[in-house]
Amino acid sequence: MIGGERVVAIVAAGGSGQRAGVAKQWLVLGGETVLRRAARALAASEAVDALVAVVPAGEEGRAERELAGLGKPGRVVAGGAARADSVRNGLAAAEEAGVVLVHDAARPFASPALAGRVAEAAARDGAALAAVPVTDTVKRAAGAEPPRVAETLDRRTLWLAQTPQGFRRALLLAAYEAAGAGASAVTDECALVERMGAPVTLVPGEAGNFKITAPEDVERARAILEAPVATGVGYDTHRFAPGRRLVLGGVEFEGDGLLGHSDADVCAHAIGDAILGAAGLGDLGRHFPDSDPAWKGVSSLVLLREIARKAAERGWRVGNADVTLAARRPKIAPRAEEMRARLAEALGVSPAQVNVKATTGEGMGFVGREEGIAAHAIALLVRAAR
Ligand SMILES: Nc1ccn([C@@H]2O[C@H](COP(=O)(O)OP(=O)(O)OP(=O)(O)O)[C@@H](O)[C@H]2O)c(=O)n1
Ligand SMILES: C[C@](O)(CO)[C@H](O)COP(=O)(O)O
Repeated sequence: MIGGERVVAIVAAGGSGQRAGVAKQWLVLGGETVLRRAARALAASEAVDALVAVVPAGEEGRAERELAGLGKPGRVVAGGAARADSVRNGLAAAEEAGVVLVHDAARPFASPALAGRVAEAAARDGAALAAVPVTDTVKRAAGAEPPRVAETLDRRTLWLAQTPQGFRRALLLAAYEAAGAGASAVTDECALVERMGAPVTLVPGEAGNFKITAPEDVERARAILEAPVATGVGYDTHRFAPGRRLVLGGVEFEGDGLLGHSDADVCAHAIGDAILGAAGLGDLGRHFPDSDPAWKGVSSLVLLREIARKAAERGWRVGNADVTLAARRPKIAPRAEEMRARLAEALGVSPAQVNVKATTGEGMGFVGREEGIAAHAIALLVRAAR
């Protein structure tokens, strides 16, 4: 609320992320969607009374869940083909507002204080936007291939427009009305107000308030919001089964094998579970259920390869993995180097990043009674540079 007038923040989240290659508003970064993070910053501003999120038609339910628990009432409406169409729908829904703030869902780093400053300037002056002065020298280009410099612009007059942009609601409605069908072509709402000749106040924006536009922006946001490393633990046991092959760490040993749907490589399974855990991807049973014939008798190195691929899809590479086998038999130490090499190859890392060791169980428990083998593993994942 500013000067007795209600302030509604419209979060434009109706895009499809063509340039980023992903619908940015639904990206989960640091455990939260980009949409929720952007909306949370607005909701945290004392000036903001309510939120209206504009999302692609059909995704309203999902957005309602994202707005829950932000401490301010939230509504969701369907967007349009162009950004300005989406904002127009949001504006129509913000009926009670004296002042509206329009903010890109794709700008999840704006601060609540910035939203407050823009809202105040908009309430006072009619229209305002967050913007940062240009610090690089700016050239205007002409020609296509290769483009050539036509002139150097005076950067002292140039500002980069951000959001939030704030408006007295009646002014923005009038600007849409005046622009008619041409409104869809503008890339920000201030342009509509400018066309009417109405003043727009520049409010110093924030360098960190960048818009996630291209894939490298997604990575920049991920690097800010997500921890650079993650750890996971894995534990597995398999019972001896005479007549089966004994495979540990991808290496075949003499003696009784282990019971299992795959090759029952308890060592590879523990490492796989540790990696899945670190990547927040659940466990081995979820990805390779023993009800699925595809995994019957499969080499667990195949599973490890697949697990490393799934972790990489989430932006992780394996930093290192360490496994301890609890086994009265066979003797692990003489083959440990071979096991490291096989496991490392499956994970796509150097053998130096994998460690294999063993203990006999000192005659205690199921290991000591030679009923089976247990494996304990830990894995460190490192955020991959992409
Ligand atoms: N029809 C549209 C298009 C865009 N937006 C929103 O406007 C903001 C800024 O737009 P942009 O970065 O261009 O997002 P996208 O349209 O998703 O990306 P692209 O242009 O690359 O497809 C985003 O939060 C986006 O969701 C919207 O509400 N409705
Ligand atoms: C509104 C905006 O974020 C201000 O910089 C920008 O104009 C949106 O443009 P886009 O082409 O829709 O990304």
